[in-house]
Amino acid sequence: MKNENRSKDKMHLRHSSVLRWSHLRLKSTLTTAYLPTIYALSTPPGTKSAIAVVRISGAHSKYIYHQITRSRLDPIPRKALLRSLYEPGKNNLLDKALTLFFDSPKTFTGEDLLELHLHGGKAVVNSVLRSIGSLNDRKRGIDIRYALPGEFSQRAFQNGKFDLTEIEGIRVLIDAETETQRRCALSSFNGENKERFALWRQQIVDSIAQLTAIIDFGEDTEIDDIENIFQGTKSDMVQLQREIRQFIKKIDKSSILQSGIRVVLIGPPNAGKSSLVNSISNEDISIISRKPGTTRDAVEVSIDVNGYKVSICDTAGIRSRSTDDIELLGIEKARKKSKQCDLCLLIVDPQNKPFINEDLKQVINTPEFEDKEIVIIVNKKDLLKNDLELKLVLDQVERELRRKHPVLAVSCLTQNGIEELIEKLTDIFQRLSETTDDSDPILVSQRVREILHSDVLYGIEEFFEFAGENGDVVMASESLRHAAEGIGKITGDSVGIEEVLGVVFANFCVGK
Ligand SMILES: Nc1nc2c(ncn2[C@@H]2O[C@H](COP(=O)(O)OP(=O)(O)OP(=O)(O)O)[C@@H](O)[C@H]2O)c(=O)[nH]1
Repeated sequence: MKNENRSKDKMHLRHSSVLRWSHLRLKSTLTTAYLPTIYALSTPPGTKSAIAVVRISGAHSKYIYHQITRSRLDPIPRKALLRSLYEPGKNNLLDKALTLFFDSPKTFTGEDLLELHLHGGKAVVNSVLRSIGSLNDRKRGIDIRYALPGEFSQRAFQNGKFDLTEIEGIRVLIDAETETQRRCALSSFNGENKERFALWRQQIVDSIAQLTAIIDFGEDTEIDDIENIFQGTKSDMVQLQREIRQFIKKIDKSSILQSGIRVVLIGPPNAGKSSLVNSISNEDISIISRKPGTTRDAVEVSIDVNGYKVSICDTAGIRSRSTDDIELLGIEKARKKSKQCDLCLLIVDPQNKPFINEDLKQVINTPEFEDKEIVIIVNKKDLLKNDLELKLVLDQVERELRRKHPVLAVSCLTQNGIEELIEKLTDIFQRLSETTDDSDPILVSQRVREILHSDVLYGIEEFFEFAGENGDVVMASESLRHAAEGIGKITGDSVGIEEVLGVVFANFCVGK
């Protein structure tokens, strides 16, 4: 009898364990069928353009189509149809537009979706938006309203079309200004991250299942077997912890692509720093003058260098002899800026010896420069008589710096060597961001990064504490549950997901 009860207890425990974990495998089953039909202008508002696209999503999309086109026939799904659009109930022609209807569920939002490709004039767009809004009639159960920022994407998420990492990827893709930022978005947008997170979660859930077996069958299990199971889960989690840490390292490296690689130009007055900023950016950003000490303050601009977002900073020429207070302040700022940069370009004037003056040597010999990328650029190559003279200058510069940094020669006047310099910079940018031709950078939101630290890694670390000698199986598996739920928060598969939706969709524009 006693045995029978124990066996029943175990059955109950096992059943409750299964229930506890089953939600980890559940996908979002939310449906948006009960929500109002939404509409919005999906192309930029307030500007004149050839085409403007109004997007409509929800159960009343077809109704809107009928009312606004006066057509009794249903739209043919996925077929572009040219239709006249009228103000509902009036004879007022608004526009002739291309209409595209997608029927649920194979649409971006999962709902019926209608697109109106209008002529992109403000008055046309406003009249069509007003007409759609006028069809709202709650008393008759026709609930239509203008969409909130990111609401189309939110519906897509709620209907299981995308997970949160993919949705965040879409936002980054829209915001991408440079080629590498576009590549960054792909890891999330094309579902690579989603697969990675799903795999991690499965590994954790498998380990929890193993530990649950110990809890459920503990008394019937040999001590050796328990030890083996514990060891197995521990080594799986060691491996996973390593993988997650590497992933975080990579996203930290990739984040430089979003914020911009900080490049600072330093050098003696008149060496050609401002000229080089203009040559690299191909724009007239900095003032160039024969007069030494022209640049007195640090001038910082954001530019695109070969697909990389770069924040380039021109600084005051570094010399200690100046008596000008403003120039001295500028020199101090140049020193500070150079300490904060990712890459320092030291510009040398071949007409002035020593090429690297003591003030500059002092700057680059500070501890902050120890691991910094530094490139020495000998400018005004055009003033050197021949290759031999150039070689002598390059050798001398290398000697002065004890061959510690790469040296390149350019001429901002003739643009000779600028292309090679940009190639060299691109190599360094690749290294700094760990981007290569076969390895795309990874971008995840700050939200994801924080959850990886505070929930996933934290849960795994806590697991190791409880799984130590005389391990506490219940607490160890509880810690892993915390880690698995963290991944659920990242992808949106978790219970209590409402709290994160606001964070994810808040930065979207209307119409997305
Ligand atoms: N011959 C030649 N002259 C150059 C070259 N690059 C710049 N210069 C000239 O050098 C002078 C100084 O150039 P800037 O770009 O203002 O130099 P800078 O280092 O920013 O000067 P400061 O603001 O005084 O620190 C100007 O007269 C430029 O036209 C070059 O490659 N060849």
